[in-house]
Amino acid sequence: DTKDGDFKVIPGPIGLPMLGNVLQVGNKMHIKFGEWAEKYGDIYQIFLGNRRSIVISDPKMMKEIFTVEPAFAGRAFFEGFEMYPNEPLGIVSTEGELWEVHRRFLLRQLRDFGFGKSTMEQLILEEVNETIAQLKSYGEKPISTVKEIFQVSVINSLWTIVANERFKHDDPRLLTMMADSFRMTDELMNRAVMFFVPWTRHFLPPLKDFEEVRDRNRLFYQTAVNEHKATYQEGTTRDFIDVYLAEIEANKDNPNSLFHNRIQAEKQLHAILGDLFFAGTDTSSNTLAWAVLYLAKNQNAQKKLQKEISSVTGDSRLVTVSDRPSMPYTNGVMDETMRMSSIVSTGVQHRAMTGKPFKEYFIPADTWIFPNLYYIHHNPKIWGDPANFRPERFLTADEKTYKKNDNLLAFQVGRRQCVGETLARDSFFLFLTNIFQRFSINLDPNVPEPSIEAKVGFVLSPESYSIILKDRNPQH
Ligand code: HEM
Repeated sequence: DTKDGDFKVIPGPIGLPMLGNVLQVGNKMHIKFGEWAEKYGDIYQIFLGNRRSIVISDPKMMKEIFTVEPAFAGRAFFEGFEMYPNEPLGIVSTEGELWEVHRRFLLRQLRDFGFGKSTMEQLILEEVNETIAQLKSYGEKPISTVKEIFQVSVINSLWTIVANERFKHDDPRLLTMMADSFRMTDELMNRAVMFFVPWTRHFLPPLKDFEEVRDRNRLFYQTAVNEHKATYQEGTTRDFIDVYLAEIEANKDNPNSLFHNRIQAEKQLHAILGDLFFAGTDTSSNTLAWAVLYLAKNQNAQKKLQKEISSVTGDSRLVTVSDRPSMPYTNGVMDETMRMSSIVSTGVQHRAMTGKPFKEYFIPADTWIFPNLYYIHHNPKIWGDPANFRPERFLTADEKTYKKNDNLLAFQVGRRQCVGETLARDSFFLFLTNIFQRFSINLDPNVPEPSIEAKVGFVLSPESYSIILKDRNPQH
């Protein structure tokens, strides 16, 4: 069923009728995708249910397919998972004009770096300080809730930028939201087959209170927007919600704008807030949790990181984003963490909106396109010793200069490349450096050493682990 003519057939494993290759994929998609890459090469084809999917396992080919052809920048839309039923809104799962306009708008806001009086960096640093104070409160007792602590920190630093509000660690709205999202992730992952083979949902046990959770979630965003409307003052923008409301105001006489119809525009805003939460929190908090685990296991790397932090700041002030260019080793630690963990392990798939040729192949309309990120980041032909945590691989031989490696593609690349990349990197940098400036981190010697084997969810996360902190700067 490949298009006739001069095009080559894309190789791939044979699947079953109706189910395609879904059962072969199993529950470690990133591992199976790697095994198939070894067998079928840099581009291969599988069927997830009856959905034709191609998997790209070469970094250059990946860059090409996601950059050159606009038709390959579509997105799979999962019916039943949208904030407003049957309406694709927001950025992550939209296509066409709605997607383009909002993507551009969000990018511009994030690039301008800051609303109103305080810059994003100051807002993130406030949260960094809160996190340090919280970690400090444990003294030298073991901490086994590292992931949960980072989760709240990251939610807060994002939510301050978006809604000018931070949550207390025991705020019931926050706890409900986190519990909802953990439970839904687990429930959905146990039914992953449902994403690919929609009819199987009729045979699986129903998702418990799925709709209730979705409504509660939507209400959370609606409430935030309504509170902003009630206190909105023209000319002052406190946060992202205000900036968006100002854009609605500015377009009230412009019927051609997507911001013109207030009711519709507010729904778009709710969906974008949901996207930012969904795309920005689990990713960032797990990246930080992986970094702490890797550095607790690799004391030598931790010492080198601390030495660099001390030499740049004298340990007498916080690390700020402007220090980053003079911290090559730290940049290496960040990249090495993202390479090894590869949390978005098989990327976020694109959809071919129309059928188009690609190299010597033809990609039919509605094909899903997956980047084989975990495989690329662990390919020994690219990295030599991928199983070792070695930040030096991102430095020049004299270890004095950071050297970007084009094979590290954690944020994907091209037309839909992560819009939060700069924010994610800056906030990762600020949390990582300031935590390790303050503390030395060791694994809890009284429990078995944690493995670096990932737990599979929407992202790859570390299994829970337990650490002990030592304050490096107790007089503060
Ligand atoms: C370490 C942290 C993060 C990682 C590894 C990550 C990774 C990714 C990846 C792989 C994609 C898919 C790109 C594509 O489809 O081509 C993506 C998309 C996206 N990310 Fe991130 N991300 C991170 C943090 C964030 C943050 C902090 C935000 C928000 C502030 C964010 C917002 C988004 C959005 C809105 C999209 C959808 C872009 C689109 O469809 O046009 N991400 N991210």
